[in-house]
Amino acid sequence: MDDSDEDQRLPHHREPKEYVSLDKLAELGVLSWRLDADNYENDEELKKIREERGYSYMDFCEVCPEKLPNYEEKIKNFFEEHLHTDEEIRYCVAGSGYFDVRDHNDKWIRVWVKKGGMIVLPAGIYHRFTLDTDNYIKAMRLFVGDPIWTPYNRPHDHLPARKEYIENFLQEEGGGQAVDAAA
Ligand SMILES: CSCCC(=O)/C(O)=C/O
Ligand SMILES: [Fe+2]
Repeated sequence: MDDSDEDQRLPHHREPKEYVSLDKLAELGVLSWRLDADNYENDEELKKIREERGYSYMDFCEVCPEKLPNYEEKIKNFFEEHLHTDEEIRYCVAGSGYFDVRDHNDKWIRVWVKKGGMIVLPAGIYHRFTLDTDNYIKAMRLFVGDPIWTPYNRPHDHLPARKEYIENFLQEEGGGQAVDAAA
């Protein structure tokens, strides 16, 4: 993403544009699938993901003024940088939106999730969400067991989920420490 403070709903590409591969996202623990959103009720691929990853809970969240209670406040809160103590799993069945995640250098990567896109943000990753200029998303929310939606706004580095995230995804091999060889 660029560093501009312009409308959060704009794409915010860098100039020239830079793209991040799905492999790079996976290195940050961010997983994604492309699914058939017109068939989510009978989709065997979705069923398999849910079974393998234990996503027993499911509901829908529609983000638009007519459907989301306290819309303005929620939009503001979604865009505050935060983490969760569990995975955030969203499957876009209609509309679109941006999930921004921090990379290894603490820079934002903007992930545009459109109809059919499913994304998993790992526990402990700093992130935020905004609608794009189409102003609408309908997302399936999945969870392992009873859902906990609590956002912990940055900084919450002392939480075990954050420490585990750093250990699993941000630390280089060998703890990232330089080794001085002495003769
Ligand atoms: C598209 S679902 C709304 C965003 C959300 O639930 C969340 O937790 C963002 O971080
Ligand atoms: Fe979140």
